[in-house]
Amino acid sequence: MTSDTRAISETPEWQALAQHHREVGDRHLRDLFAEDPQRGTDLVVTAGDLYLDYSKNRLTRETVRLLAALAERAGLRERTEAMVRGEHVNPTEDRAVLHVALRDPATGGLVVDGQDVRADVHEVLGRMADFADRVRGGAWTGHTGERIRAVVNVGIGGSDLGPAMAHQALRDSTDRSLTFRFVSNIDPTDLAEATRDLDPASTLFVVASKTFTTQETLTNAREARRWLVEGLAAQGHGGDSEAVARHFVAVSTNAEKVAEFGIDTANMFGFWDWVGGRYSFTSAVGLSLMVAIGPERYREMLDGFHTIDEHFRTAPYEENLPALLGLISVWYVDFFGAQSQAVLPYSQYLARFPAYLQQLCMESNGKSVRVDGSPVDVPTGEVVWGEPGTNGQHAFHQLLHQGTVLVPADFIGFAQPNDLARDRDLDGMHDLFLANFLAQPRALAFGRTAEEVAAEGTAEAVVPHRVMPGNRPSNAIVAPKLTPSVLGQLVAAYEHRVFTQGVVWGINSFDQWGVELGKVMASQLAPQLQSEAAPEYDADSSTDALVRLLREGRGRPA
Ligand SMILES: O=P(O)(O)OC[C@H]1O[C@](O)(CO)[C@@H](O)[C@@H]1O
Repeated sequence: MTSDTRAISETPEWQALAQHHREVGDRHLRDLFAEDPQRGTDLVVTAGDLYLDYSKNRLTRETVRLLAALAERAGLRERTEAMVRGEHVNPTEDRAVLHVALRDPATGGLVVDGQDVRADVHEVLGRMADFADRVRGGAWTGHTGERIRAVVNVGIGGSDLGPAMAHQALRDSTDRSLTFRFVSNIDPTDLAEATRDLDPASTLFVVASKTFTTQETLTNAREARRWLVEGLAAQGHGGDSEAVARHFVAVSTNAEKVAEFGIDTANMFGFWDWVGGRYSFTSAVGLSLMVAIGPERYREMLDGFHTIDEHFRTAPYEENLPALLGLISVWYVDFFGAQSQAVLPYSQYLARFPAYLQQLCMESNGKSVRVDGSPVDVPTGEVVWGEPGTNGQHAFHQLLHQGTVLVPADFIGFAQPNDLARDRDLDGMHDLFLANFLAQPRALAFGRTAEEVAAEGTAEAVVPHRVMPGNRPSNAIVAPKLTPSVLGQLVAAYEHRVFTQGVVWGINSFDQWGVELGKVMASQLAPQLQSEAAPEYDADSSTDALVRLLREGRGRPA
């Protein structure tokens, strides 16, 4: 709970920021840099291997002081401690929120609701490591005795995005003799494409679902089971349940539903209701990733998370990397009216990182009521989007540079290239890549004036088109290399960024009631499309017309 139950906009700290915004909000980054030669080296924080340069933001040292005071007023410190102690900081679901315990190296001593959660975490991690070693080493074989060559993770949302993003991010560490696929969409092509070139005899499915009731995942898992059993039968190997036991494992909190589906609960890796779906990447949901990179690299990733967890808990907010990311975003969303946040990793391996962050940020903070149910008094969660550089430069950066909307951007870059580039002696390319990583924030911040454009001999009529207004804010996050530890640090930094925003806005970042209505409606509409003689279901004139159109398109009577 916040230490002050007043709406945040009524606090003196908020009002001080509003006044301060009137004073500095229009200042240009060109002037801020000209006045303060140390700015580029002082407005910097480090945490673990991460270096955050936030100097190209439309703020001053005073802004940072005021934002840190706002965090204190909002009770960020108390709320963080309440979270890590295991209090039920998710009141609408009456749950603790303990994803930080998933990467805590301590193996015991945190009892929550009568259970030692650290001991539970390490027990499951041990079983995961044993399983991962057996699959990687060939000791875990399929129904016909063949070793596993392909692992297909079936899950959606938090049960897909983390391992899928990280599998790509950590290609340097993945076992390339194994194939990994991630199936999430209920669009039947997703599973069909993922399995079309696989041999059932050497394929293992990891069905990941916290609830084990999610329509997409269970439908895909059922189809996957059919594909497996039929595929093995076609090869002359029958045996439904024994085959399923060798080719299906589950990751879930719901043993009953796992057993009902037909997966032996001995092959289930559990987690707990205190792990939110979008915060579950470091729970057993990471199983397929652990198989890909091995338990040792996986532990390094967890340690990376833990480094930032500890930094976030202990560093003063003016030097607290995740808290600053969150507070700077509050500054833009609430005082400049920014509605989106671009995340631009300069790493092809981080191609899925923006998608991962979309769930983390938007499912957490896309809320309109405060924890007590009253309407929020200030704008909340921003639209998060992005693509890896340099691809985005040739697509949407035009709008970032010269459009009329303010889009704060996080640029993420790595000093060293990934192994494949290094081994093939492609270092020159990595330097070109980094030159772009440096150039974009610089062009956004400082732009180019009409005088500068004219001085280059530009025709007068074209000058306004070539003016770059600048004053477009960005963060630069730099790490030495994209390793498992660094990935863990990055994800943890964004998790705590989200938490910081949520505490300031006074919202519950850990529920997601907004996704429920669509699920209910989909299950009401499904019979209309699935059956020849579906009972009448009166939706609304638009949906009813679309149902008729789709039925006709499938050769069914409207
Ligand atoms: O892991 P589950 O229970 O299948 O849920 C998948 C996803 O569905 C949601 O509950 C809602 O979309 C997410 O929060 C979650 O990550």
